[in-house]
Amino acid sequence: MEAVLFQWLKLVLVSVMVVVLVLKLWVLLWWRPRKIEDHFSRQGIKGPPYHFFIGNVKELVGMMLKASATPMPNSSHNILPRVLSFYHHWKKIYGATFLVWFGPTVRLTVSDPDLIREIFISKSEFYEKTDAHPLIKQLEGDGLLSLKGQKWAHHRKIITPTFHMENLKLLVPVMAQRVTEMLDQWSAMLSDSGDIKIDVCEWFQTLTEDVITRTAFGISYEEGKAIFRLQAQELVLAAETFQKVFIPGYRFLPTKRNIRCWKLDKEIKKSLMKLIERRKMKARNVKEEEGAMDLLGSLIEASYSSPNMTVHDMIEECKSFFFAGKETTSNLLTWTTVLLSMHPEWQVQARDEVLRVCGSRDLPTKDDLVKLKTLSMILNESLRLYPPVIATIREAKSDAKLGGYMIPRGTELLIPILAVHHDQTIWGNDANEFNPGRFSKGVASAAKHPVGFIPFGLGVRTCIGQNLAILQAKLALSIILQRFTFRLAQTYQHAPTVLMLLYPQYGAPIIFKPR
Ligand code: HEM
Repeated sequence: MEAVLFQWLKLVLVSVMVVVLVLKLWVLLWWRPRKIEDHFSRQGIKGPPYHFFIGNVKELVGMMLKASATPMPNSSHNILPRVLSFYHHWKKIYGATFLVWFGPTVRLTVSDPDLIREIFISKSEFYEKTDAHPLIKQLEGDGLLSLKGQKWAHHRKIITPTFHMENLKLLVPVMAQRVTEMLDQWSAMLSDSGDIKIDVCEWFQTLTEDVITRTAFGISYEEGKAIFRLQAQELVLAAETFQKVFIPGYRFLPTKRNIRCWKLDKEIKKSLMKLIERRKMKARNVKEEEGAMDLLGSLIEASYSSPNMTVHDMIEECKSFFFAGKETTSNLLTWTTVLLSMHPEWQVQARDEVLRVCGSRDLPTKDDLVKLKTLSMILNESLRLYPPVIATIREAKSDAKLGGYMIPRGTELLIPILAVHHDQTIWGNDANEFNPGRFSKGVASAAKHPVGFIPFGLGVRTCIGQNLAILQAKLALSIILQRFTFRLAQTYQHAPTVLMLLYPQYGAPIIFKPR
């Protein structure tokens, strides 16, 4: 009798649990989305209808695949329909501020510069960064990119001086040396016709990797390089997994790839730990006065006075900077080289300026770089048309008022940087044309709205590495312009696409000819 009762109770308990689970799923996957749709609809904000569980993913993927199936004409910079096809399509139907469902997660697209200013500046206390996808988190580390609150503020304060222009300028000679080494290699590979075809994506990646390693590790550069090599391998493995369908918990299964990832992660942490210990010993014995201050040095220094800067924190920051600093700058270099190949008249202007300021062979100095105004204009126009980071996301920490809209706590806001940069109401009728001249009177007066140009983000969480990126890009391009003329290879296909960052789908083959 007791056994029967026990069985019966068990059955009831299981049934209750199943009912609760089903109810929870129903709320999460059906009732809540409907409620959110209603809430925004009452305020005049619409969007493509939510579909159970998958949201708008099917349409999103379909549009993306269709858009990326064929390359664009080389002369066109109207890349929004190809790169952010869903935004381009639904904006025409629902207006610039609309709802889109990534599964059961809703995002409100916000491209009105007045609203963007509220999110990042005037009412930034209501919004914070979202938690990254677990795979991205593993790659980017738990550093400045993803930290929040007091810990973020503490780290940002410690790291900021490393990225001040005065400190970075000390790196110019060593950066210039790396660029010349790269160009010497190109010169040694010239074909019989006296030129060479280079896929600049790969070469620029190696170059920027070198610079970010020096900025992060300074005097421990060689040891740091070995660690970043391991991280690069980890990046490749994680990126492969990222391209597959996301199965929650899959990264914890002992698959061959996961085991390799774990091993790499362990090795990276162990090597960094050793490096930090050795560096601490060295710092006690040697006064490092000459040379630029590096990231690791600043973190170690801070750890002496603050128990809140642990070895774990230092490891995570190093990971974060390698992730944030490498491909962003190499993408900027790639797109600018492509643009100068497509627009030879600007290549000539930029070269004339470099030759006037630095001569035809002397390496540009830090003071020369400041004088290269045309090159600055070209880089800005490149960042406008082809921003390496095409969008960013924020989440409402509490119920908030944005413009006239009521935003419930937890709503994610998608800010499509690329769309803002191509908006004709902000940039005029020639928004999709390459015209560096629009920046001739500076960034502030180039657009009709001060928030129209945001390649490095906005507000307190603006990119900490922007000085380094611009310095490096200017230096590399000026030395390339001194030594080579260049044009697109016939095999180049204009196909900007996005996988985390904006990159050329089929690479960027360019023909370089020594001058
Ligand atoms: C052309 C090159 C680059 C572009 C376009 C770029 C773009 C951005 C953008 C848009 C953000 C803000 C993201 C957001 O608000 O959600 C950001 C943040 C950040 N970037 Fe960059 N970045 C570049 C280069 C670099 C470099 C070279 C480094 C490091 C050496 C770096 C390190 C960071 C870090 C650590 C953050 C987070 C800052 C914080 O939240 O306090 N970036 N970047």
